[in-house]
Amino acid sequence: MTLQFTACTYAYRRRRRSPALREVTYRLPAGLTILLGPNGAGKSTLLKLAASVIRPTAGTVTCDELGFASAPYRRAVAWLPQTVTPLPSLTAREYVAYVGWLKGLSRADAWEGAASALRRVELADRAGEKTGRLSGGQLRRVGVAAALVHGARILLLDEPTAGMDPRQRRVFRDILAGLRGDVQVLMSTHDVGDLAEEADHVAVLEGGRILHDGTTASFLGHAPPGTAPGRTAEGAYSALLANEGRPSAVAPPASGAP
Ligand SMILES: Nc1ncnc2c1ncn2[C@@H]1O[C@H](COP(=O)(O)OP(=O)(O)OP(=O)(O)O)[C@@H](O)[C@H]1O
Repeated sequence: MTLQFTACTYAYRRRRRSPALREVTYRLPAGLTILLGPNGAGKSTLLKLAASVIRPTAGTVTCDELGFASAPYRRAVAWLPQTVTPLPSLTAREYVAYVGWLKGLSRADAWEGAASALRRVELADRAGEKTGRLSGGQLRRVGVAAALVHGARILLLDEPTAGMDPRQRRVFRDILAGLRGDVQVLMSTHDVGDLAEEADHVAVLEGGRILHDGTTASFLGHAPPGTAPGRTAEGAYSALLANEGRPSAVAPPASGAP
């Protein structure tokens, strides 16, 4: 599917003069794309727009021919917000099935879909656990299962690995790897070091604008010479932010210059 932002601006109500996103034109590529940027860069805003939770102040967000925020659009695009709120009295399977039902699945399909989605996030053994008793990391995986239950083609994940321990991160990355080919994933994170290397593409937002949009290799190519092995992603990210606004940093080499 083609998720496309065109000259998209979004300003929160009390901050009309300082838009959170500024004329962003961006097309989500296939595979896993990591969305990086400092605090307040506009990552969550971009994800919420893609999920059609909010509408652009100017410009458009489109997903193929589906009407923005229509039921088919919301089925195609699933969003995992930064905080997954448990429904403490529901088990993980009931929670996921409930979300599937809200998205239009029949009760039977939602129930079956929930079991299969929980298997995909390696939580089949916790399906009967009340969501109020799950850890933060497990709850996020339940959130991913809920996002997958209705067959979404695009998954929007807002800092899903924040606060996870290294083992949970590993499990989560394996889950994402397992989704390859099935769904397009756009995932925001502050975890530059270990995630950028597994992504197909990297987009960097700063001040509501796209600073970088390209393959992971092209992103890593921004790392300064001499960057320590294992620190390439961090080096590339820092260099991009430090060079922002300097034309020489992004302009192609001059050709034919005297
Ligand atoms: N509900 C809101 N009302 C007013 N301003 C908001 C609201 N939500 C976000 N903002 C502002 O919009 C800008 C972008 O915020 P956003 O949450 O999209 O950034 P972010 O890149 O996701 O940040 P973080 O990494 O801290 O989660 C920030 O300046 C923020 O203060």
